[in-house]
Amino acid sequence: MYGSAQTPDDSERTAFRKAEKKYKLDKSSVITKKPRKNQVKQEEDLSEVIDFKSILETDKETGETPPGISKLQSDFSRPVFCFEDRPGFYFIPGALSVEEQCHWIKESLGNFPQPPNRTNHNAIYGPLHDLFLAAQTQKVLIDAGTVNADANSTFTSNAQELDVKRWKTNEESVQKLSGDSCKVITASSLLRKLRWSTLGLQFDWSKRNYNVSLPHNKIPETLCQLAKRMASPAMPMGEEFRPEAAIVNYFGSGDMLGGHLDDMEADWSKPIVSISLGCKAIFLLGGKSREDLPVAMFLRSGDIVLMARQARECFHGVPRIFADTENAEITSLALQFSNQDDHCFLEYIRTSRININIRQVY
Ligand SMILES: O=C(O)CCC(=O)C(=O)O
Ligand SMILES: [Fe+2]
Repeated sequence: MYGSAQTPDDSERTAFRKAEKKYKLDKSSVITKKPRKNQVKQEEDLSEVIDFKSILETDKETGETPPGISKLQSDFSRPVFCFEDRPGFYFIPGALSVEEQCHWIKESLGNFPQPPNRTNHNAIYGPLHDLFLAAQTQKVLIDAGTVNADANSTFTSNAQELDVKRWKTNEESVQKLSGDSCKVITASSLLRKLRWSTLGLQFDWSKRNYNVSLPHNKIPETLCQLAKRMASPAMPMGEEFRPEAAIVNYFGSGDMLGGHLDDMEADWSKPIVSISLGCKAIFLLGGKSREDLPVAMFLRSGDIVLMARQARECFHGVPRIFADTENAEITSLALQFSNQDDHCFLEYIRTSRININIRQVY
């Protein structure tokens, strides 16, 4: 997604790549090396990152918005902000309550990666049931060679039954392994490496389109209702948003989503409804060309972004996740999970971000 392995010099970089480079995590600042003598740590400059949380607060107090940003005049239940020069892009800060955020985090970890929904692990291990539960109960997967699950293969119910039995306890794996040349993979490492799951019509990443022949469930009704409600500020008069597919992205510290377009849906007048959960991130919204200077903004847990019409043609990406305690801004989420005794979810989300983006495909 990030082009060639060679690092082009700055003159060859597009404006989008330069912005990605500016905001991506500087890994050297995370590894606690003893600073070299006279080494001055470069202060990170986030002064140009638009902060809709503070824009919302100022709007509440004074009714004013910064130049170039306006509040949508609508009867929507919450304030919706737009960029005057980027039609079709909408930002709804704090659209979800903390209870709703917890609910969707649990769904994203416990239910959304369940077959027939596919995840990035399908291509290597085939469908995996109960990954989150297996990680909590310290299960392992014994990989006797690769399952050789081609990205498009459909698994028979028999194969799926076998798959349910694939999680083993550590002791079982020791017995099984003696004399065998198998590999043991912990469920918790697979959970950490979970990058995406797809709901509803399944998106085929290898072909970059929807493969309607793959088995799938409908988008869960409650997610469907939420997406319809949230899409309304971006919807053409009198039309209805039909959620048919969703991609759930899972980010850990240092992960990023490179600049891209989502152009495999038929009707670009319809929005993509994009929900942020967990650690704070930086979102880049560029123009129709990678050469256009992108605008950077913070995305926090509970924020919702809509991209419709012209905004569907704009490059966008997520160069940065703030997974450190100081900057993640998940205090209320952490409190809510602690009160609910949901420490396993808290443990995950403390250093992770989840994005659910919901689409009408046809
Ligand atoms: O993570 C985000 O906020 C954006 C996700 C996105 O652009 C996508 O999945 O196409
Ligand atoms: Fe996208």
